[in-house]
Amino acid sequence: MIKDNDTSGGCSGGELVVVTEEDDSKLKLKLYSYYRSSCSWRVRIALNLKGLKYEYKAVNLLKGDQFSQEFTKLNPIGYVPVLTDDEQDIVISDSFAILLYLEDKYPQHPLLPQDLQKKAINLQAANIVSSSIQPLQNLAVLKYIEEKVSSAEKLTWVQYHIGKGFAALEKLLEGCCGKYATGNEVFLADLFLAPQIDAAITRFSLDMTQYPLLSRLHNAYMELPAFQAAVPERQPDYVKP
Ligand SMILES: N[C@@H](CCC(=O)N[C@@H](CS)C(=O)NCC(=O)O)C(=O)O
Repeated sequence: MIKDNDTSGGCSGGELVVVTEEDDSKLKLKLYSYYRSSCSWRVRIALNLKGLKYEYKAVNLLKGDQFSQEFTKLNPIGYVPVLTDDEQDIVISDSFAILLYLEDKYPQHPLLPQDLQKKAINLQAANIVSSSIQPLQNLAVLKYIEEKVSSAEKLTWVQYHIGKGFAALEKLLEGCCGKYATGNEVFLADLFLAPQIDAAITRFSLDMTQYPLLSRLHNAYMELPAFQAAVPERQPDYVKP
């Protein structure tokens, strides 16, 4: 079942904010998350960048917590992440909707640039990850392929679809990439890319030599405290594979 966990810290301006147990009871934002979920990971980065403290509610996808009555009341499709904001009595599921909500409510550290071309590229890159890569490697899809076809086919499938998306991202970002995806500041595209690139490397053994730009971004993200604090290993529900 969904477990209350120690609160993870938020981080702003590179400094980690440690949330004490006393603070927990007052936290207005709750994130239903699974440590390895790339969709939850995007939101964790945003919360950290914006310096927002939140309560971490662990949903164990491998145990099927996402199908429990308690959870499907929050998100009928049974996916993490879900964010609840007690201040407004609001429940939001879907990482994109959550990120846009956070952006509207907490303008500090904007996730979208003013420049219209860069803004469009951020949205396009985020959508390549969230619509054209992640749904094809979702737990339910991979389980289905493994059961109906084979484990070997599962890996071929996932590597093909991640590779196709990564090839497009390399081309899309070629002209505008700086230290990060669209220049020298972190924006929305980076929040989608960091977990996706990490999953490609650590979970799906993708040969990253074909994607030099994305490989460079991956190293850059790993130096940022807001990104470091969002990695699976730093979450309260992390389990060593
Ligand atoms: N479009 C949704 C997708 C959510 C999603 O696919 N979540 C995955 C984890 S990253 C999940 O909960 N999978 C559970 C399952 O497949 O049963 C979002 O961006 O939040």
